[in-house]
Amino acid sequence: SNEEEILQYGGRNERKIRVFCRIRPVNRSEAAQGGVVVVDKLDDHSITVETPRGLREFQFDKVFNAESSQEDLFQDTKLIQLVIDGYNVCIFAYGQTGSGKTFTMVGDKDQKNPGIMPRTFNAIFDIMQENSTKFDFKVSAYMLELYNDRLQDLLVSQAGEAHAQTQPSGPARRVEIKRNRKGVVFAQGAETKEASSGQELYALFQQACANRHISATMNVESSRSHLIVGIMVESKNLTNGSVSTGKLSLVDLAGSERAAKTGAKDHQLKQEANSINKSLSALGDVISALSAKLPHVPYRNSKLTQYATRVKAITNNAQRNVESKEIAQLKELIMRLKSGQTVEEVDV
Ligand SMILES: Nc1ncnc2c1ncn2[C@@H]1O[C@H](COP(=O)(O)OP(=O)(O)OP(=O)(O)O)[C@@H](O)[C@H]1O
Repeated sequence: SNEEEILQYGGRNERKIRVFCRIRPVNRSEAAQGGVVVVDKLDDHSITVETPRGLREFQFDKVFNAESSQEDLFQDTKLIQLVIDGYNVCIFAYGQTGSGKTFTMVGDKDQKNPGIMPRTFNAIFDIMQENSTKFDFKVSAYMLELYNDRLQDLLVSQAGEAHAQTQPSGPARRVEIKRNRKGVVFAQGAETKEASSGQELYALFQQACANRHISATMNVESSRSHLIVGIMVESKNLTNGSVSTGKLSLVDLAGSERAAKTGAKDHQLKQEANSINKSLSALGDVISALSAKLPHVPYRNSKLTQYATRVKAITNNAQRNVESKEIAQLKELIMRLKSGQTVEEVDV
């Protein structure tokens, strides 16, 4: 997409990549253990963090404090109109285990506080309804899990997959990340299902969640895989017949935590943690290469980065400006993770 168009979208000056910081409240067990809050919101764009090396300040496009509601967060991340207008948008949550990624992206278990994903499912159809006299819309979705560097199709149950493997028609389809001629990344071989309402999309999402890998021996709150939800919106202009397709990728990344920190001796857990850190580390390498304008960007080093080519937008950003503070911060955090610092030292 044309950068200027996005930057001036809807009469507003929007940056192509925005980094938000959400501070979560202290939970009961942290309070019971005498935990103290070390993060302080200075203003809408900056926080300070007390670290073992002193007070550090970080800047973001927007900072949400512990009292911010799911609704507040959704209002600010709302990019659905862009998708309906044919753009590709990605929203992902990054942070260490227990920092609130799933709460922010999905919500709490009983959905009393739905997160960005379920709110998005409804909002897509609300916006389409408002535009229904001018456009015909078609919505479809795929849902994937990246676990131990293997892509698993969550819209195909594991039981169904096992059954397919034994059929004479041959093994089940493999999901591969590919790029089409226009440079749009897609998941080849993934089951794509149409939905005609927010409820239908949510039902697909529930089906997908039921098919996820969660290690029974690990903290139950902790998801050990990356969750990728791709929603395609095809709009046909009823006046001139032109068709555009936008895609919204919603990603809940697995927590960044070292195997040693989990206390797990188990081979499976170590493999999971290594694979999570490997993919997050590959994401860091891609961001570094793009920011340094290196001729080779190592997208292919991990399936996560093959998927995350929206990060490419940083290239444009880096060409236009001196590297932005947020990207520098994200890079620094990832570098710290890569250099094997413990989770407690990665504060944001
Ligand atoms: N803003 C918030 N307000 C209230 N509770 C929250 C908030 N953020 C997180 N929590 C709670 O904190 C706990 C951990 O959050 P969550 O599961 O979202 O972390 P996570 O970053 O997804 O962890 P993991 O990487 O292990 O999947 C959950 O019980 C969640 O409900």
